[in-house]
Amino acid sequence: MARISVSHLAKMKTNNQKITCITAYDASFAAIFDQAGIQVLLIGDSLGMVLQGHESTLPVTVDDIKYHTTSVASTAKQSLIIADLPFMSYSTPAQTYDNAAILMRAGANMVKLEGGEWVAESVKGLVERGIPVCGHLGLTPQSVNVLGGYRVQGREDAQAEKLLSDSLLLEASGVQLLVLECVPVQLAERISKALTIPVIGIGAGAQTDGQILVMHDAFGISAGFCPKFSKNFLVETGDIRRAVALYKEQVEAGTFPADEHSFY
Ligand SMILES: Nc1nc(=O)c2c([nH]1)NC[C@@H]1CN(c3ccc(C(=O)N[C@@H](CCC(=O)O)C(=O)O)cc3)CN21
Ligand SMILES: CC(C)C(=O)C(=O)O
Ligand SMILES: [Mg+2]
Repeated sequence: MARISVSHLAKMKTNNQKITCITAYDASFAAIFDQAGIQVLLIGDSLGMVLQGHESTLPVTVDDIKYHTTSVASTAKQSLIIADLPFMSYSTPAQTYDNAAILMRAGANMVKLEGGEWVAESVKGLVERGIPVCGHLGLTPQSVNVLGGYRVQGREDAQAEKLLSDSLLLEASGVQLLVLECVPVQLAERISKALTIPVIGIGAGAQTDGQILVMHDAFGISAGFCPKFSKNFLVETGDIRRAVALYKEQVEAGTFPADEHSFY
């Protein structure tokens, strides 16, 4: 079977089929997620927290993401592979192209970067050069020191309008997928409806076009914190493969995330 393409994901949105995504960092879990039919695997810079034990994602390097992308790509044959560009690896367009090229050569099919207006030029340049891009708005963890903590974003009207206009600008700049993190359900629904491209939520309610979770949260094994929006799918299943299948089933049915995992 051929690898899932961005156009397949766009078609899923048109057909009202929910997209299931999860982070992956190694060959063994990537094989399980791939076999389970998870559409998108993200080598997230969350690895700085869940693998390396840092307090934030800021210490993660391009080399770290490259290493884990190689591992995931070795077994993921069907899922679309997205690699996070880490903190300060896309400060200028030229730096962005160089680092995105490293991750694409390691086996990524798409790169993800955080931010709105300020990344628009780099997004356009990447797409022109043949590199598909996923945007990331709302709670952008690489900006935790500016945001003042891991907090819900877009609760005030002005902030909500800025998130909507940044989303539209990213789409116009060529982004083919957008992650929305920690925003109120109603705003996430509004943005998902305003965009043609699929919107993938995390802590953004059930009305987005798909969901993503950090794999450690889906199995309840994250050291330190467990965000309110996450769910331990091992509790009801007791088995990794069945937990992954249940996550996908509940995303497709629209039963995950429930109200208790969402912000209003
Ligand atoms: N294990 C893990 N899961 C994640 O989802 C995740 C990471 N790590 N590391 C990178 C970022 C950081 N993320 C985070 C971290 C903390 C919260 C958090 O504590 N959120 C509060 C919301 C507080 C509010 O109401 O404003 C929560 O209760 O969930 C959310 C996202 C998301 N990402
Ligand atoms: C939580 C997801 C969206 C992410 O960016 C990561 O895992 O780094
Ligand atoms: Mg990330």
